[in-house]
Amino acid sequence: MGVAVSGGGDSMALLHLLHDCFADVGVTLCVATVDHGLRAGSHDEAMMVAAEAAKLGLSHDVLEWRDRPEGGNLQDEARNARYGLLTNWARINDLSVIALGHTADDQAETLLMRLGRASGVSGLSAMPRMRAMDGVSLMRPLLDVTRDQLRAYLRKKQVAWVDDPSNEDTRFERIRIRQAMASLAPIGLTVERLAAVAQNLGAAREALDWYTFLAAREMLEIRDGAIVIDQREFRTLPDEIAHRLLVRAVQWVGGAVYPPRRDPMMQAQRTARQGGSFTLAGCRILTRVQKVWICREVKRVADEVVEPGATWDGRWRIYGGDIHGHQVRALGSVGLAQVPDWRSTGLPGPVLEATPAVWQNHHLVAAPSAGFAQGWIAEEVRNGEEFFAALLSH
Ligand SMILES: Nc1ncnc2c1ncn2[C@@H]1O[C@H](COP(=O)(O)OP(=O)(O)OP(=O)(O)O)[C@@H](O)[C@H]1O
Repeated sequence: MGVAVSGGGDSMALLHLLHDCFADVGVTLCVATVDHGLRAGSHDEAMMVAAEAAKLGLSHDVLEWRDRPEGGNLQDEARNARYGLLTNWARINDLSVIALGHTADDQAETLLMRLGRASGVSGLSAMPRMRAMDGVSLMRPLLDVTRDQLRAYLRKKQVAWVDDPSNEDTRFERIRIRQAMASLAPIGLTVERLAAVAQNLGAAREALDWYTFLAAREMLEIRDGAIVIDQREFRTLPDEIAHRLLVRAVQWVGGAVYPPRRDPMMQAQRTARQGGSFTLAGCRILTRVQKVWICREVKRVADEVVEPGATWDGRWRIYGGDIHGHQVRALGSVGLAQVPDWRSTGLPGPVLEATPAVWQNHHLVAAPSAGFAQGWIAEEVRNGEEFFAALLSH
């Protein structure tokens, strides 16, 4: 099992607790510290963890962040890089699990920060105890334990740790929240209770995910890169389930990592219910004969050109004919106008316009989704089942 140890109190306690639990039962712990190189003392902290691991007879690796970006949100970048380095390290070392030292305090602080952003159930929910990332399981065994309890444990064991100086820096929202929590505890808003609320909301989120999944199974199908929903059934859904279903559909079709903002999503939901057309996050939402279609926005794929056989727009592969002198591009309105029979496919024009076609310069050679295959096959790279499975994971 991998253990991610920064040298702070939480992860130093994690290291010792896991060692206490596993030393005699044949589980080997491998320790890693990410050196982000952002502070003068970061290398020494990594060495301190290395020394502690050595005392326990455990291997230790320092993972250095080398490709630091110039601008952007450094904290976010550092976090993404950290997870990338850690999961990569785990894969190389054949570790299927990495333990992380997130605590009840982290849960409580996140809950308060999200309250300040008027988040919904998902945002207010606790972090999962286990989640998969890039083929590795991230495990957080300390989510019910407070930072104070962990520090008391370390003091008792006479283990030193490093206090990150940024923990005093009130430019960070998390630090301001942490400080405010001292005045919330006397009125009953303790770390434990706030963490319990996050846990309760996590259970509510799971229930909502489950009903979103059932609704999707009932009323949604995937056709030629687009998602089709039965509009009458969609109208019967509670707002929250309808919202979740549409968010996931838009993310699936448009490929966005983060969900679109709430306001455009509300507009998308109104369009899906009442009819019309709306564009967001690389997708177009349109309604036709009691169906809601969520398809790729043709403008977003207009410049995408690949050779036959290569992946087009991250989701399609066209093959079967002579690749020489042929290109794969979106069918577009120009291509669609050259396919007389496209209506017999039952797919709306804007859906077909965003599907791939084979071209020889300006001459349309084939458009398999539009019923003009000419021996070419257009295959979706992603399996539709992944869409349904993703509804149950967050
Ligand atoms: N530099 C690091 N090297 C190794 N592990 C780290 C490092 N920083 C954090 N971790 C791991 O991540 C856990 C959480 O740390 P922290 O709360 O500082 O991260 P965070 O940026 O808030 O992450 P998240 O966004 O996942 O909450 C630590 O207890 C530790 O297990």
